[in-house]
Amino acid sequence: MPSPKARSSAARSGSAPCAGGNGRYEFISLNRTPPPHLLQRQGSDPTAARLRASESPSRRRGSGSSTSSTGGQQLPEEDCMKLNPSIVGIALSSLLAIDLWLSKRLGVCACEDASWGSMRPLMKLVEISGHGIPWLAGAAYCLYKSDSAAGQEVMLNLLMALVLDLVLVGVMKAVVRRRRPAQNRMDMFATFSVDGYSFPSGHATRAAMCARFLLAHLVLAAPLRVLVLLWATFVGFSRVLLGRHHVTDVAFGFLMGYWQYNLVEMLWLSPAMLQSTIGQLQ
Ligand SMILES: CC(C)=CCC/C(C)=C/CC/C(C)=C/COP(=O)(O)O
Repeated sequence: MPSPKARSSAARSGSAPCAGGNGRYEFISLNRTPPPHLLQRQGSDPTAARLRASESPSRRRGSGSSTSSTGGQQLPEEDCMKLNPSIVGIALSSLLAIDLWLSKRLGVCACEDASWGSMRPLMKLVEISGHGIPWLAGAAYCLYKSDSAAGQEVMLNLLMALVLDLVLVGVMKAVVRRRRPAQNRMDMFATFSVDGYSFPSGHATRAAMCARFLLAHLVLAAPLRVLVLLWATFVGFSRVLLGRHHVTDVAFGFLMGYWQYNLVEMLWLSPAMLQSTIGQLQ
């Protein structure tokens, strides 16, 4: 690290520090073209490459060469871009920083020694209530036990919805590959390999989708409807309190689950459709 003295003299002389060979910092002038070995390194630097890619096409077209002129002075193109990070980039980094900070603060049941550690067993019960296995087993059992065509149709579609949710969340987790919070203890019951990843929360998608499904297809008294909504909300919150997820994983999970229910309605399997499909297969 440059000493404060070195940093202030660099600021006075208009030079900027950058990591040189052997882990030492070298100083390059912002007003002059840097030596060729530094230009070469910037070209292969992934951060500089990302900044280059995020620059607007019109600016890229306009620059034309590796240097741009400001008031007659030649500025290295890479330095110009480092001074102009995109607003979207800053907004996203700020959101992620707030998300990490808030998720860490809210993970109060992440282990027994945490501030609300005594609530962890209760949170784990809430976790099981939103797990895929009890929901799949419950829907399959109700389908088997149901003696009305309407009941069978609803349960069959609930099963289809649960499988669809597992697939969509699995694909999303495998694509995004966000790590779970550092405080998470991977002691969850029955997981797939993609459940090592954090985004989005599978419990939140399932809770939102199943809550919409139950409210739309079961005739429930008002207090029970409220209970369903409270359960779904609590399942989502418990993911952050247990330290399993970031706040944005759960927020996105709720949105995704809400949207998944629309998909289930679009793909709804009716007895007539099933009979014609079976008829075509025979
Ligand atoms: C019948 C069968 C193969 C069921 C698999 C059900 C299963 C293992 C679901 C995974 C549920 C789970 C642990 C999701 C992770 O939830 P997050 O909220 O931590 O993303």
